[in-house]
Amino acid sequence: MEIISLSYPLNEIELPYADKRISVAIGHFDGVHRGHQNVIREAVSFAKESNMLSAVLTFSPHPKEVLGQGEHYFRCLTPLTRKTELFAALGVDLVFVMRFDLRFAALSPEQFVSEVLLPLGVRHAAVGFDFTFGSRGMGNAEMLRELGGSELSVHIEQPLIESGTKVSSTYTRESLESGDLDMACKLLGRPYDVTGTVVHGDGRGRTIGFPTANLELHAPYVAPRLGVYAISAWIDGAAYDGVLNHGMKPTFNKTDVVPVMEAHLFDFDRDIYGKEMKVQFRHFIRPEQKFGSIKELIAQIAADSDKARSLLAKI
Ligand SMILES: Cc1cc2nc3c(=O)[nH]c(=O)nc-3n(C[C@H](O)[C@H](O)[C@H](O)COP(=O)(O)O)c2cc1C
Ligand SMILES: Nc1ncnc2c1ncn2[C@@H]1O[C@H](COP(=O)(O)OP(=O)(O)O)[C@@H](O)[C@H]1O
Repeated sequence: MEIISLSYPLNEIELPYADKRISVAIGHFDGVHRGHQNVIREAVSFAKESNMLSAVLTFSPHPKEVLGQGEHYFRCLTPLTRKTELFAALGVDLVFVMRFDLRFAALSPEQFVSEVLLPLGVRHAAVGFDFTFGSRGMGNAEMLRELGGSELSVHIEQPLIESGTKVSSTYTRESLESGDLDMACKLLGRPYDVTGTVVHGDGRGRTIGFPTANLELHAPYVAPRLGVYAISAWIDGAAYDGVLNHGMKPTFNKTDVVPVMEAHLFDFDRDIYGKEMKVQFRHFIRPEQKFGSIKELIAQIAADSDKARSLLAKI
């Protein structure tokens, strides 16, 4: 899979595949949830059937971030690097990453089709039912179909419903934030994961018998509910099980109030400061608590670890 960065107006150097016919899935695809996956799969299977190249056209940064429509969107489920891994797993040939700036945002729906999609070589587009495009979101999926005419066929993916609710990035964010990890995993079609670098904490973990790798996250991820989780973690390609606290360590009355993710890995004893670690959230165990003594905290962490081990062994 090749990743191609684009900006508007397109220049020829950016268009190595303009002489090919491309079937593209268009969207921001934060989370690459099951609804997004359906859109992308349609573009990939259409490409196969029609001897086209398959592609995803996505935008960076998030349009709402550039247009200042809500801080909510600064937090992501999947940063671009994670999205591209997921696109590759769906069999996509090319990823176009369109720089979303004010100039691009000002394009009319007509210009988006005639100055971006058609010059790129796009002959088929798959979009979600609620896709909007062009200046102030004036264009929608039906309009894309009309504007494409005979040059561009358009597939409109209907909403996917899970437990009576539409699968969406917003529903996934809300499920994570409220601690409904099982629902978030159902919507994503996989466990939620974050990646960061292991950094120094207060150096207390080891002294209480539970060293914890503190994560400095690589992106402003959606924050799962504060509390304790059973996790799987990857370091240098090797997988480990463990338990993670996402919280403020109220037992120690710390003044810095930024929640931290810290993982204690089972059957593991290595210095991993500075390493990249990916964490997959597998089960929510309990909310964070303020303990009256360190002894009580230690007993609870031991119980959390036993619980995590048994939950993880079940799968
Ligand atoms: C499984 C687990 C559960 C935890 N639960 C709590 C908790 O409920 N309340 C709390 O104040 N700290 C909790 N902690 C955080 C510990 O206080 C923290 O790991 C310890 O202070 C070491 O911090 P350090 O790595 O910065 O040295 C938990 C840690 C782990 C690994
Ligand atoms: N089982 C383990 N789980 C997590 N980290 C471990 C483990 N064994 C050793 N370590 C190392 O110990 C460090 C955590 O020790 P800790 O005393 O909690 O210090 P800090 O406060 O700097 O995180 C980790 O960053 C890692 O390098």
